Amino acid sequence: MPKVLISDKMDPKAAQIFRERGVEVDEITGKTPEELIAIIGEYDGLAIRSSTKVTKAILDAATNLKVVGRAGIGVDNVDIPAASAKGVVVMNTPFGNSITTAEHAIALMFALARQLPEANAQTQAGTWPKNGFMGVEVTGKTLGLIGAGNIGSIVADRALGLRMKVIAFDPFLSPERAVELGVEKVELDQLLARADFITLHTPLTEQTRNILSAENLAKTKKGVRIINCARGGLIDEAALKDLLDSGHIAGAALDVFVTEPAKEHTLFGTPNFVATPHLGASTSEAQVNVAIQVAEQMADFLMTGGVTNALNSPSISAEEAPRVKPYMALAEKLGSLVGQLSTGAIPRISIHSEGAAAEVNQKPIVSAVLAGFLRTQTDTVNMVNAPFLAKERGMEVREVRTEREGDYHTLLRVSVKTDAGERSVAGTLFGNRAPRLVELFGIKVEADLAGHMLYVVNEDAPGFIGRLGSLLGEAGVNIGTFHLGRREAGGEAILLLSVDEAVTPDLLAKVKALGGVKTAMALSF
Ligand SMILES: NC(=O)c1ccc[n+]([C@@H]2O[C@H](COP(=O)([O-])OP(=O)(O)OC[C@H]3O[C@@H](n4cnc5c(N)ncnc54)[C@H](O)[C@@H]3O)[C@@H](O)[C@H]2O)c1
Ligand SMILES: O=C(O)[C@H](O)COP(=O)(O)O
Repeated sequence: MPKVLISDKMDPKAAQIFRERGVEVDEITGKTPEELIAIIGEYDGLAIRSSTKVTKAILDAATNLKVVGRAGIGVDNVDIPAASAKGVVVMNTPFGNSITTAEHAIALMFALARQLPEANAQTQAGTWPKNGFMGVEVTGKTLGLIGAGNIGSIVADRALGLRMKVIAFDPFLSPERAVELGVEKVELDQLLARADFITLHTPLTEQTRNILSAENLAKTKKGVRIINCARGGLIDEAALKDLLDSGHIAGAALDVFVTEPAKEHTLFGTPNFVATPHLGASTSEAQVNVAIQVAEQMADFLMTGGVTNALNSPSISAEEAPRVKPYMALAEKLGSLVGQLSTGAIPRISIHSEGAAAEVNQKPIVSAVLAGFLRTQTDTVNMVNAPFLAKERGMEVREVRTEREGDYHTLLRVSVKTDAGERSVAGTLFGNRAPRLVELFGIKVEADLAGHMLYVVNEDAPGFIGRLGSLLGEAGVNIGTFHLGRREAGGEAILLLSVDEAVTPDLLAKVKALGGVKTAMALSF
């Protein structure tokens, strides 16, 4: 009988469903990482919320683990590349807590508009501060949404009901979808200049990290009020404190922090600052929804092999699996590569199968490319919803098959249309099994796309590789593999390095500062 550990506080419905479905279950919450490492080897499944950090160390100790189920949306507490490398499926429940979280954002907006927490504290302290709390109406004010996905669009709907004007910055929001939502799609600078309230609803990615940086916060309208119910790390917390102190920002409400649990913080005690302890998803309705959903999905997977809402594994029939699965792994890596290397809206993505690749079922291949691509923008994509999400983002998806072989016996090429023109990457399967990148933006390379990687475009000149190697060595970053490609001697060169640890933002800045570097990016697969 498979055995599951529930390691974060979860509605009792989850345990009940596991038992009803023939899965043994233990509920042990509040364990330290070391304690979890000591017991995780016994379990086939791990059901979590945001408190348990599923690190590589835990996955390495999880010798029987087959599935991690996140009762909620954000999976930034799970090392997905490490889980994928170990063949552990990671699932989430993309919609179960969206309404609840949107309502929390609206609640915090009112808390700021009317200074409810402080007014409550002073009233109950016996001061009857009737003249101390002049609020503002939200009616007629402009709400700036950063991120208009599931939660952002529910917030927009509620705000429109409150007679607010809603503007949204989301590079992946199609004009049609913006009209459907009743919001005005704007650039970030416009949003910063115009919004009376700003609310964040994006995942934490390399593009969104620090999106409200000191520089961007300084561009906001004087008197703005800011709400973050998405992820810590989207706002520069120190700059927020300075601008609250100076009075430029009239109020800020955070449900999420860079470091959680946030038991001490420079923002605590700042006037017009409201904090909640990551309560966005904490209603009985949402917790019942996500508990039922995660337990059903995990039990399905453990008992029948059915895969739903998997972030790193496709749905596929048992007969075609052996032939198609290696192509799906290649497709997902190529999609993820172009996604990580692209910025802005992508109106078209083309998937070209050549040689043996043209003979297998294209549907899972196309879905895998789209899932890999979109995962760089949203946590909620999976093999099932990737084509739908691509359509919603206004992306045209083209499929081309050429049964004739080219240079390779089998080849997949993924091309995207960008402002700078068509850009493409291509890969093959070595031994019909092992995914390998063979071309990147017109330059021949040969690389595994796995784990943490560093991508550098530089001017091909003597001594560069040595300088880069020394810089990584001084930072204690070990290079696993090293791949080099160039158009011509002395021209533009591409370096792809696999490294044992993630490249930190500090180290990346140092790489970018090396002479001759045109672009440097940290990638992960
Ligand atoms: N506080 C909580 O308890 C709580 C609860 C649920 C979800 N969340 C978090 O809220 C976030 C949003 O959840 P969701 O379900 O709406 O996700 P979603 O994937 O449906 O929407 C995210 C949106 O962000 C947009 N986006 C991506 N990159 C962007 C960028 N650079 N600039 C602007 N927009 C960008 C995407 O296009 C997408 O529309 C997630 O991080 C999730 O983990 C927090
Ligand atoms: O991403 C989510 O679903 C939320 O952050 C909720 O987190 P929680 O399950 O820990 O409340």
